[in-house]
Amino acid sequence: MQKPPVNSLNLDLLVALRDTLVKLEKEKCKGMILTSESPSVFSAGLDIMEMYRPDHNRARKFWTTLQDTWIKLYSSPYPTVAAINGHSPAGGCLLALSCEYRVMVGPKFTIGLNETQLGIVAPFWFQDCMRNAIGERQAELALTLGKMFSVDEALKVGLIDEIAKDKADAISKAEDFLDEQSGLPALARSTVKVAFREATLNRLLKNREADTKMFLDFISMPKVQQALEMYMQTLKKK
Ligand SMILES: CCCC/C=C\CC(=O)SCCNC(=O)CCNC(=O)[C@H](O)C(C)(C)COP(=O)(O)OP(=O)(O)OC[C@H]1O[C@@H](n2cnc3c(N)ncnc32)[C@H](O)[C@@H]1OP(=O)(O)O
Repeated sequence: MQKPPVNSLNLDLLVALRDTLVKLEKEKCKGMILTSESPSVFSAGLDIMEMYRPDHNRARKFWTTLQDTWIKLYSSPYPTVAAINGHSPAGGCLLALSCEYRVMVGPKFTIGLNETQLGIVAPFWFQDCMRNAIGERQAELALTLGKMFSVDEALKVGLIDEIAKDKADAISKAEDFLDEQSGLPALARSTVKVAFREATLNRLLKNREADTKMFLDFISMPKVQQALEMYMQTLKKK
């Protein structure tokens, strides 16, 4: 991802990500490493400006493109690794969680689903991804708190799989993971992956319209708009 300054996921970046994932699958990609050009941010999550005083049609397109992107990434037949070389809150954490393996550069960055802290709610499929990675108990604690994990904490709880000392090391560790996968029969590998991910995927596939409506209703609430405005102001002041 290379959308300065913080790879916030706006409609354009989501379209680019989704189209890339579609292309990779068509071209029978053997493996993908998702990382960031930024030296300090993997992705700042959803672009708050897409949710603040939104145009209804654009907001719908934004959300359905996010769903498409997640579905493509989460269900990709090829192996995927996130080389998390910077902070990774909210939607950034979702992207990382949707890959099969996570290597994160330590020690100073943070990762987590922090939505609660912003006065918004991580959708059920974000929650499912966290639950699948760290288990029910830890996910409930993390989601209710909107906890951002340090790299050490993330490793301890199983949110990431390895710590790297810098981006080059993260890419090298990610390549080791892909090398290990490349020796396996591809169809058997992807069938097992789909079996593990099917229930989570189907939950969104069967409820896409309801999920979209929930998002649109939620961001139409004056209280939510107020919370987003205050959060944007805090970020700008900083
Ligand atoms: C029903 C709703 C469901 C919603 C589901 C998911 C929700 C989300 O994903 S919401 C997004 C949550 N993201 C965050 O809370 C992260 C916010 N950002 C940060 O904490 C920091 O920016 C970060 C640690 C990522 C990086 O810190 P710095 O390197 O110090 O950068 P700055 O904070 O100075 O930011 C630079 C610039 O970018 C703007 N910014 C940051 N994040 C976002 C964002 N998510 N969306 C839009 N814009 C963002 C920030 O305001 C600065 O702007 P300028 O002041 O104009 O330079």
